[in-house]
Amino acid sequence: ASAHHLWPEIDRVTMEQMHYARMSVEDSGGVWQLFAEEGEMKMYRREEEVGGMVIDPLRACHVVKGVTGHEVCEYFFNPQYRLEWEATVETTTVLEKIADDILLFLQVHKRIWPASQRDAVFWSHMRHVPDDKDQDGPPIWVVVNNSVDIPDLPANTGKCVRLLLTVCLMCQTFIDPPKDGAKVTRNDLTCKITYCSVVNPGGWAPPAVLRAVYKREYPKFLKRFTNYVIDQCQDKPILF
Ligand SMILES: O=S(=O)(CCO)c1ccc(-c2ccc(C3CCCC3)c([C@@H]3C[C@@H]3c3ccccn3)c2)cc1
Repeated sequence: ASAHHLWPEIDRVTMEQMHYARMSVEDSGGVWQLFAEEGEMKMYRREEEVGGMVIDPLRACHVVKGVTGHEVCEYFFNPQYRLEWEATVETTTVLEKIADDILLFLQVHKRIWPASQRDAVFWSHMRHVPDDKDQDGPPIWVVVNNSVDIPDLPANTGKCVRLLLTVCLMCQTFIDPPKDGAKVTRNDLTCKITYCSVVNPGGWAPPAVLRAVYKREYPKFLKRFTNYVIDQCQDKPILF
């Protein structure tokens, strides 16, 4: 992957997003506005506009029992599962396999009334790093999706408005050691998920309309995705 012309950007943005996601776990006060809460899932946003366009940064924190961060990131990254959990995506295409853990996607989202249909071109990178808070514990797994401009697919030529996104799904895994050296089972697993996203919708849409769409779609999205992973993993061996 290091030979690919996008590698320097992919490496830099991935580390920046991981740092941002980890920092945001701490700063739960201040600027973030809690806008949705369902059980363990808490969703925050900041209201920001650029050129009259809503680009509210979003941060979601969720705690899921019975899966590892590696499993959550695998089901998020791997295109073969995408359409099974992504309800707002019409088509997803891998344009280029940059490496085993770096894919270039073209994704067409379903039209969400009253906004016009969107598409997105982005690289997706899955990576794990040691958890510096627990060196000999499970690593932190992350998937970063970041829009990229590719000449072969110019924006806004077809029916879709090209949206810009930077997304980071970061997962920390905690294992409650079972008594007297028994085997670790899924009951001993807890995964702490931090999902950060900044989406520029590309074309103008009424701020109140966009915020209503996000308020409705993001909680559904994260709940559907995490329930899908729990369901897929429950009768499979643990992937640490
Ligand atoms: O985490 S990902 O990388 C997963 C890869 O599939 C990702 C998540 C969400 C989006 C997204 C970006 C913009 C919009 C809007 C903007 C104006 C009209 C469509 C939507 C519509 C709102 C609905 C939506 C929101 C949240 C989750 C899913 N659907 C979704 C893109 C990628």
